[in-house]
Amino acid sequence: MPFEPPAARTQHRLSERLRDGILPLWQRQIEHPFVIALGNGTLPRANFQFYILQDALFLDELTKTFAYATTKTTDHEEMEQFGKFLLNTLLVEADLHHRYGERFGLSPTDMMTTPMAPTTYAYTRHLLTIAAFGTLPELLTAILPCAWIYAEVGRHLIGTMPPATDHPYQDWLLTYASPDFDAVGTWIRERLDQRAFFLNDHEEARLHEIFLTSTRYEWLFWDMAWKLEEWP
Ligand SMILES: Cc1ncc(CO)c(N)n1
Repeated sequence: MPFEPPAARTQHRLSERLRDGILPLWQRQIEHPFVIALGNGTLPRANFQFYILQDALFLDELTKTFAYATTKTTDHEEMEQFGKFLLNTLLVEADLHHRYGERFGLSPTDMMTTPMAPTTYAYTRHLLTIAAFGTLPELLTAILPCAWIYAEVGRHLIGTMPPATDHPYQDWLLTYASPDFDAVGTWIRERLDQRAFFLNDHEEARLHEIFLTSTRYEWLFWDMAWKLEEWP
């Protein structure tokens, strides 16, 4: 980055202010019955299957937000990182989904033709709207909960109960508990925190609103798969 924020502001990082502002909702992610059941392996297969199908659709749209991100910066290191995130989302996570798809007898066509459930649709519209029309700090804020919450959930679940080798969702747990995945959230937080110094109060208030909305959708995503959400 060509600029350095003054030391005084770095003591109160924006990313921490964003999360501290909504701590109870943050905490409720790891307490959601879907997450608990995913961690201890009791999650019914139907719910996991529903989740995996919806998540494959979600990740396709998340991939596109990284493409938009490259258009909002001239910093080569950032452009390179967004390109890597784009490819990783497409390849690493898609691989996880395809392995689960195979295990559950879901073909790539099944995975492609499943319609988005209401929450997947709403969450991805939220992300894409900000990706298309927002600033880079707004985009980083919108995608931060998805990287940060999954790393925390993965770490929490592996930490409280290391999965046995026959745990049905072991691959999922190991993917999100990995240091590689954690690094995604860390990088996004650092970039956002560096830019925070240049934001006025109004702009920062907007980021709090975006962060809250994305965090709410993260909770709703678990809830959608727990309840097998349907359109009316
Ligand atoms: C809904 C959702 N949020 C975050 C992640 C992590 O990439 C994911 N795979 N799915």
